[in-house]
Amino acid sequence: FVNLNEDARTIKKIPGFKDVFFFGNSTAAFGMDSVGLFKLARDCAKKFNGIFRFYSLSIAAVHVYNPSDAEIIMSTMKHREKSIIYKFFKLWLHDGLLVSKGSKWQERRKILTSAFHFNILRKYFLIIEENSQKLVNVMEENSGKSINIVPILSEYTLNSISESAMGVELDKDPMYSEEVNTFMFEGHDTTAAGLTFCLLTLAENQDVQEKVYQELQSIFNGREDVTLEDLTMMNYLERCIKESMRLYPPVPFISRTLSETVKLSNYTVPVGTMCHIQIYDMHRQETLFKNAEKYDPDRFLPENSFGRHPYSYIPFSAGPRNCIGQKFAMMEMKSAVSALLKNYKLLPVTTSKDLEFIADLVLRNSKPIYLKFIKRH
Ligand code: HEM
Repeated sequence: FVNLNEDARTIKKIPGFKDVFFFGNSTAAFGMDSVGLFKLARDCAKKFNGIFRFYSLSIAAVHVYNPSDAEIIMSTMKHREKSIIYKFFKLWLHDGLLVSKGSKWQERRKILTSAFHFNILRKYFLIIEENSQKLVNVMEENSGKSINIVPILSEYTLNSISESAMGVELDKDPMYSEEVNTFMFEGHDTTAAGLTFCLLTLAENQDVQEKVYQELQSIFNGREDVTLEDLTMMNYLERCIKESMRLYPPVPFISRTLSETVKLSNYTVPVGTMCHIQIYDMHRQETLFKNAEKYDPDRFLPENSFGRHPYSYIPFSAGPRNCIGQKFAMMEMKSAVSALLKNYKLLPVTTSKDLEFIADLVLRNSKPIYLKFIKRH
């Protein structure tokens, strides 16, 4: 029990709220809805310094949001086991790559990695481009109106992923039909969230949006067809996508169970402890990103990224269990945003100040997100 055993006493040495007998720290969260829980985690991150513990009755979690601790946990094969947080998802994802472990994970990861090779991405690219054109048509029907972009982008990413790799090849083999659910889960909501916040930030920063438009003009110069090579030339757009995923990481945290006792920020954290890596808070640390709350795509210029700790920016996680679909996701986001921006000027309706997130595995706003798409001539 968290108040009585030695591991609990070790965990209690890590900074955290004052505990209340029997309830631990859970009184701090009493009566909160999921918006309140998201805010509570952010408040804790501000109050403490890169690490804090939170325990409720007999369950303790250590939260870390500094790159050195993240590296200790994520860079080795040792702590690759996901925490009980994902157990709930296991009901649906069974032993898919996201939640599987040991030799099963290793074997599947090797096979599935080849499904994302650049040459294979070429096949998916055509499907994605077709869906991006459909997306442009959907916006045409709504041009000039305030529209909730969340369900539209969600449908776009769901269609793209189900018609690509998953629909084409993997589901022919029953061995991989779990994997298909995993890919749909990891690849659809996450990419939709990435797109949502990329469009919101571009609508809000007209000067940046104009620079993306100019980049597209210089690549296409009136040409209609799009190739995979065109996407690789969209360097400024890529920086915009990276910057929106810094401020709004689609996966705000990941969780592991420690497979051996480690030292994190000079505190001992015992084997078996659940450890949350708070990507959202890490990306907003002033010590890692100057004027961290400010949207500035040029942070990702090579000269401005030089010397940055490799674990300070981890929207796709890092180490051996990083995101297997990250190239696919980048391709999809570039394809959709470039198709939209070539045809429309985006205007803000919902702004970053209106955002109010809920506690979830994927970053979600509690309310719809509205933007306006004005047809360009
Ligand atoms: C912007 C879009 C995406 C983001 C931000 C993202 C982020 C992540 C993160 C943070 C993880 C680590 C999760 C953890 O350790 O608990 C992960 C794992 C994973 N992602 Fe993605 N992802 C995206 C898109 C995709 C896509 C498009 C696919 C598939 C087509 C995909 C498939 C996976 C799989 C299978 C894993 C588990 C890998 C393993 O455990 O070995 N993701 N992703």
